[in-house]
Amino acid sequence: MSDAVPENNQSQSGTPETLVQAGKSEEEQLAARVATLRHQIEEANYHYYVQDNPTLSDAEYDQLMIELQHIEQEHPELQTPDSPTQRVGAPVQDVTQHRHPVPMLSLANARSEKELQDWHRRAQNILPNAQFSYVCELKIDGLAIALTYEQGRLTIGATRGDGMVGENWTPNIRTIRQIPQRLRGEHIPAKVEVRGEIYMSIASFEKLNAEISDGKLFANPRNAAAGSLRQKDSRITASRHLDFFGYQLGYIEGMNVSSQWEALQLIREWGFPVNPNIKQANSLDEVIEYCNKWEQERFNLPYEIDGVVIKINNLAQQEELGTVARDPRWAIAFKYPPTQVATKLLDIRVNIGRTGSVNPWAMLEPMNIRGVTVSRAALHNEEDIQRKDLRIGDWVLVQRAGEVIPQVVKPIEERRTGQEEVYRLPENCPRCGTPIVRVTDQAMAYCPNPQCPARNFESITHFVSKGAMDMDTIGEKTCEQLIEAGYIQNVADFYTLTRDQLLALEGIKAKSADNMLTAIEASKQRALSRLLFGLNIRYMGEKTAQIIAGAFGNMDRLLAASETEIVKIPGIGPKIGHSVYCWLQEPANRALIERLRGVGVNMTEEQHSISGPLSGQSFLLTGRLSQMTRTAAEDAIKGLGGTIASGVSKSLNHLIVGEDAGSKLTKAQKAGVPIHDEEWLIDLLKEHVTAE
Ligand SMILES: NC(=O)c1ccc[n+]([C@@H]2O[C@H](COP(=O)([O-])OP(=O)(O)OC[C@H]3O[C@@H](n4cnc5c(N)ncnc54)[C@H](O)[C@@H]3O)[C@@H](O)[C@H]2O)c1
Ligand SMILES: [Zn+2]
Repeated sequence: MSDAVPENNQSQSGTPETLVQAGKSEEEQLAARVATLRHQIEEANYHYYVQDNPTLSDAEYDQLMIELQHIEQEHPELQTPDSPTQRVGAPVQDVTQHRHPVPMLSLANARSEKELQDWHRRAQNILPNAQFSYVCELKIDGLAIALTYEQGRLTIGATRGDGMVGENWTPNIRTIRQIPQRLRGEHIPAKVEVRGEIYMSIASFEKLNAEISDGKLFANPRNAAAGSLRQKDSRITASRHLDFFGYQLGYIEGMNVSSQWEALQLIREWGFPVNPNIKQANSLDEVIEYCNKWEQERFNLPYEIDGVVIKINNLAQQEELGTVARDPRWAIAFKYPPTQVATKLLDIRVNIGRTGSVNPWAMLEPMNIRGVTVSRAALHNEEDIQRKDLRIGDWVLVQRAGEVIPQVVKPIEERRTGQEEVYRLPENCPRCGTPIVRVTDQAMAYCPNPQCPARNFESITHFVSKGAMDMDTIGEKTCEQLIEAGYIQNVADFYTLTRDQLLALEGIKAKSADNMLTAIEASKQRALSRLLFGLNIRYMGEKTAQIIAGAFGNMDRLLAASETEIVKIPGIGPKIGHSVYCWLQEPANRALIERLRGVGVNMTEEQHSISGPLSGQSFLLTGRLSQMTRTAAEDAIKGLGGTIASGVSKSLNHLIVGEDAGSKLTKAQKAGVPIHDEEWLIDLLKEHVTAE
């Protein structure tokens, strides 16, 4: 080892373990590291591209690739033509091969603005006098395919394979409805290869995974799409709801195309879906703006994207720029931080919910997903754990996409050591010891003890919460103290609390005691729907409560209703209807209602047809608002005469979009409903409230 090499140089090219091996020269150690990396990457490629069942998270895979590329760059003598850095994917297995007349390349990645600028600078250095314009496209997370059309007819559909040779899956590809068998329009070339992405929507992916019973779940929509295409029986492919976006011409004969933008228009004319969010950009700043915009908005899309692809628009310039190794110089993928990360499942614990439901959750080795440290994830129920075959000690893939609460996607079975433990839900409530009851047809388990302290605490804090009775000055801590002191055993006890009792609690001064009493008093005026939601009836969500309260108008009519009458209400299914009916028949619950009535709690749903400045206008809110709760916003709208719609339709007047908005946004965009942000709503409310 040469003395001239500074010590800290070592950490760049290898892990400490590989370098402490005594008796090996630095070159030998580096060569060994390269061999290890290549082996690990080949293995990962095989599982990812051939088995459609990744054993590494994309972040881990990318890390290995970056390290290998880095070493090869610094040490050209270690480069080999068969290194995974020089090709894409994995070699073709059984099916018929298709040699691509024009290789299907990979894309270099940029993960920051600076890397985008570097890419642009490199291109500019090669073509110093060129003026670039760009096409920005979403990087759909599916699999690339090449479709050959001769005289307008589809003759071959092939996957990318290793970039040079792909798999011929024509019969299966023909089952995808969005791929035309014959090109449409007036300009049909003699021969053309259209490239694009086969993908699976998030909804189809979730549905597919939910239907899988033998445990082998797909890790993500991309793997599900690849697995669904590569089926021996094309009827299976046909049943999987694959979608397609066309995005490129591999080659074209007998026609001149001069830009990527023109190519996209042609692809659309020929009858392929082209992603509607493509954009032409005339400067790198516009490109960066597009990347930033979609970093957040991607979670509103009905399919997954993992970045943006930026292509230099002019095809003559593309040709001049050429390629380096497996990447074209004229395109780059701007990649977003991964939403899936691998980590260890340390334990599974359970919470008891407000209706007694036993809710398992995953305790994870903390890791970072999209800038947030994650150490817990929700697990729906025992059946879900069994279906995914999650075992304590497993390496698992964890995902945080649009939703706030991370999810455990699946275990990485290949990393099992045999020490993992199969999980069983506890037989007894971990808090009160009561035997847990399972409701067979719902996969749910409950602690049936109405006195269960865990359940009681959850139900009491829920009763006072914003969406329910909204006693805004009473927090969880106060609830805990009140229960501890024995002042609150059930929710009706709030209404007989005295000032002296509150003052007896630690840390509660006269002023806050008065504020609490005012909040309790004010809560008596809440609408019936809020009360019903607050009462912790199984399956009674906020919307359900509004529907039921709206249908019956007051508590007496609801109490007198038969189960059939409840189930008959539009929007109320038999499961909810049954649960509500049974709850209302319980003598203890009837007594609770009578106590609440006795202290003056409102038992009617006030009519929503208040006339006001917003009369005749319908609103719908989606996503998280930052300055007020959704309920408060809805109340304010209703107070001004507006109505809250139950879903998106063409007749909806306004959709208000908060953070992490979901499918409603996409639906509204499709239906052409005006979309506004929270600021707009606040301005609207202010305008009318102050005008009165
Ligand atoms: N987890 C694993 O074990 C594992 C293994 C192998 C690869 N990977 C992942 O796959 C990535 C590399 O995959 P890759 O080589 O398929 O992709 P890439 O990053 O090289 O990008 C090229 C691909 O982007 C897709 N694409 C989507 N929209 C496009 C558009 N508008 N224009 C052009 N291309 C578009 C196409 O499928 C194309 O083949 C790695 O970075 C890694 O994250 C993971
Ligand atoms: Zn219990």
